[in-house]
Amino acid sequence: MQPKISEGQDESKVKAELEVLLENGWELNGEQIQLGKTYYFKTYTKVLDLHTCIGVGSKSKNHHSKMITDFGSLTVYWTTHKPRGLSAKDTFMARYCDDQAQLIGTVGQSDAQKCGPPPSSRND
Ligand SMILES: C[C@H](O)[C@H](O)[C@H]1CNC2=NC(N)=NC(=O)C2=N1
Repeated sequence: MQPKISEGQDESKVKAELEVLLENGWELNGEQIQLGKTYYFKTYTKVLDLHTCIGVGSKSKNHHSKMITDFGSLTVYWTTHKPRGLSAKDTFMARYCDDQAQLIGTVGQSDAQKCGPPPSSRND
């Protein structure tokens, strides 16, 4: 399936940028209309730092992501609502996220901040 590019975009440019992003851990959703990636961090503070960086960048570009904040990870989704599809703003912001995440310092999923073990089932 081909990614759905927003009307009025330079389709070959956006597709070329998407290809690079897809090689760098970004994934398209089922409708090929949204880009997503999860970043893992050693501390919750770093998760919140990236959340803030993305929020600040979004405000200045007037382009906003959906973000899911977890204890050791931040998942980011980009799409363009109007005209619906993927646009150069999405690819620009996805690259911005990668740059900021790298500066903050990501880790692999197995090294990310985790909750402790679940409570014991014993009653004592
Ligand atoms: C009116 C305002 O410029 C628009 O609603 C902007 C705001 N932020 C946005 N963010 C995203 N991700 N897609 C959009 O189409 C979009 N549109």
